[in-house]
Amino acid sequence: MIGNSNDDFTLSVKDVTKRFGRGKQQFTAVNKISLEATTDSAIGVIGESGSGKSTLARMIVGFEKPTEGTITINGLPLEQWMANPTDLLEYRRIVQYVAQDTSSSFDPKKKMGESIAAPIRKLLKIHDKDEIVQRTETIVSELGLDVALCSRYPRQLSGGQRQRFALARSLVVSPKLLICDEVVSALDVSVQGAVLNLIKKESAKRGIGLVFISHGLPATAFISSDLMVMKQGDVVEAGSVQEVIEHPRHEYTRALLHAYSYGQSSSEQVLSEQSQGSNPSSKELGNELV
Ligand SMILES: Nc1ncnc2c1ncn2[C@@H]1O[C@H](COP(=O)(O)OP(=O)(O)OP(=O)(O)O)[C@@H](O)[C@H]1O
Repeated sequence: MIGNSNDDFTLSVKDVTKRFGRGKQQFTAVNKISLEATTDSAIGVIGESGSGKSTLARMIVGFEKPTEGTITINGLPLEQWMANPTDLLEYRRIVQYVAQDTSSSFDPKKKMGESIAAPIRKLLKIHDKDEIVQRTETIVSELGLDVALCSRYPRQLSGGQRQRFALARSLVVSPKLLICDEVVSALDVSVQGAVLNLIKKESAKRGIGLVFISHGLPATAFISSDLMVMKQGDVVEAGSVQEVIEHPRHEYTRALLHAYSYGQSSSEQVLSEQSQGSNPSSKELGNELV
């Protein structure tokens, strides 16, 4: 097996480009993007629809191959992790991806408990039935779900409950990096804040790095310590949340901030929500934020 994923984790994305199509139809979805993430990172990726956010995420998890550039984890190229089944499984364990559409990410024929148990068996290689049940029930209750919901099918849950199960399924394998791709966009506003608080609290508590992709600036600023702003495949702005919000250099970032001004200076508003929310036990994120 390559690497030792129990050591510190570093993801390095260097000058990564993705082009789709051929000839005259070819276009660049992601253009020479670089980023570095560790278990301490909380990187927010924000940008309009079609700016390349999901393509970037899909390359990091290995669902798309970069046209150019390199992705390494703990110094080893992603292709090397993908080259044999054992390393691939380990990569799937340490880098977890939660997407927006939870209705299609669960097998409709499997009860929720079985969907949580599957990665325990496959990625943690635990086969003892009692231990699987115990781990499943622990993570499910830690994420604020009633254990009884484990015997329901995906269609029998609300969107918010399914999203929590999706997080449970990712967290149960103790990943090093969690990539959340528009995980709250499809949820009713009444549960968005709760799910955001959960992601922030659980990733900090468990020492999991976060890449949080969203259209929503306040939610992304709340979750993240650094921000990357994407537009048409390019990163037009990057830095700490405070830098980007207080000194937006690109017109697009300024327009985003302007859109979220609710009565006071937009940068003050976003930053105060971020700092208040940085300790969810003292101040939980309001549901109206996203
Ligand atoms: N497999 C593919 N084949 C061809 N084009 C693709 C493919 N995947 C994505 N694209 C295109 O690449 C561009 C970037 O898409 P991507 O899904 O990464 O954007 P996004 O910023 O995540 O958008 P959204 O916020 O709407 O999810 C879009 O123009 C999209 O149509």
